[in-house]
Order: sequence, then C-alpha cells, then structure tokens
Amino acid sequence: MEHEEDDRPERAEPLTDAEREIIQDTWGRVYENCEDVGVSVLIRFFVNFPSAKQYFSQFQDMDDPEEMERSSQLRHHARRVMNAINTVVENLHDPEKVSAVLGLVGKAHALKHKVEPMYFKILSGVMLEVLSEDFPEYFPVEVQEVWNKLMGALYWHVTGAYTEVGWVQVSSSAV
Ligand code: HEM
Repeated sequence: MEHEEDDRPERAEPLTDAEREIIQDTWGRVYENCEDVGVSVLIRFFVNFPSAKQYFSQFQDMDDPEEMERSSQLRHHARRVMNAINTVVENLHDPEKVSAVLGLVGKAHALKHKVEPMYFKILSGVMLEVLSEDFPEYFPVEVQEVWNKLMGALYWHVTGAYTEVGWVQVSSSAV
C-alpha cells in the first residue's frame, strides 16, 4: 500500500471507552496545575532539545532555564499547548472535533511557524516524562501506555495536516 510517509498508519488507533476515562481522569489532576505543568514541560523540552528554540524569537538564544521561565512567549505557548490538549481531552467522544482542533494546530505550525513536525513527537515524549515524574501516583505504567496512545493519535492528526498543506517530507530524519 502507498503512503505519503513510510510509517504513517491508515488511521490513529481509537481509544476504548475505558481508555478515554483514564485519560480524562488523569488529565483532570494535571490540568489543575495547567500553567506550572506546561511551563516545566516546555523548559525540559527546550533544555534537552535546544534546536527547538529556533522558532521562538524571544528565547532562541537563552540557555538558562530560570531565564526561560520568565519569558512571556514561553508561558504563553505553554498555556496554548495545555489548552489545546484540554480541548482534545474534553472532546474525545467527538472524533470530528479532535480532528478539527489538531488539524488547525498542524496547519498553523506548518504554514505560519514552519516547525519541523518531528518536534511534536519529541514534545509529547517530554510531556509524558514530566507528567510521570510530577504525578507518579496518577501515572503508573498502564496509564502511561494509554497516554502514549493518545499522543500517537495527536501526532497522526498533526502530521496529517502537514501533509495536507504540502509539507514536503514528514519523516523521522530531522533530529
Ligand atoms: C502539542 C503540541 C503543540 C500544541 C498543542 C501547540 C499549540 C499552539 C497554539 C494553539 C499556538 C497559537 C496558534 C497560532 O499561532 O495560530 C502555537 C503557537 C506557536 N507554536 Fe505551538 N503547539 C505545539 C507544539 C509546538 C512545537 C513542538 C513547536 C516548536 C518546536 C511550536 C512552536 C510554536 C511557535 C513558534 C508558535 C508561535 C509563538 C508566538 O507567536 O509567540 N509549537 N502553538
């Protein structure tokens, strides 16, 4: 079968009802600390993958995590990321809505921000790492696996939007 991308599956693996509940339950705990969590995720992301800073005018040359923490652009993006994920989680029962939200995110990052899509995969890995460390009681391995599945669906939708707007190569060779 032909694919635009070597390893793009036909569709995102759907979550079962039980998995949706697990996601919604754990996310509820995380989202209570929305801004703090979002900021720590992004700081870890930019410290561990400094090339990801290139897209952000305000802190592309910053190395000090404490200084990054004071960046309004970073904080703003943290809020946007967390709010977009919140919308996805709140609408897991509505695949059209999930697809629309993530399609817009993908298109904006491809066309406006020109972000290499592989960073989405990296960011979701960092996010799961931080969530499991900060909320160990809510993220045992079984829960992490369900979150992995959701992150896989997120990446699938986002990269689908990249392909749709003609991004030349959605591949794993970027980093
Ligand atoms: C789950 C992953 C992500 C979500 C939900 C997300 C969400 C958003 C949203 C909602 C916006 C504003 C929308 C717009 O400009 O039209 C935005 C802006 C932006 N995003 Fe993301 N984003 C994600 C990942 C990333 C990644 C991985 C990068 C780059 C490494 C990135 C770079 C940017 C930049 C540069 C902007 C513009 C910032 C500004 O204008 O100050 N995003 N993001």
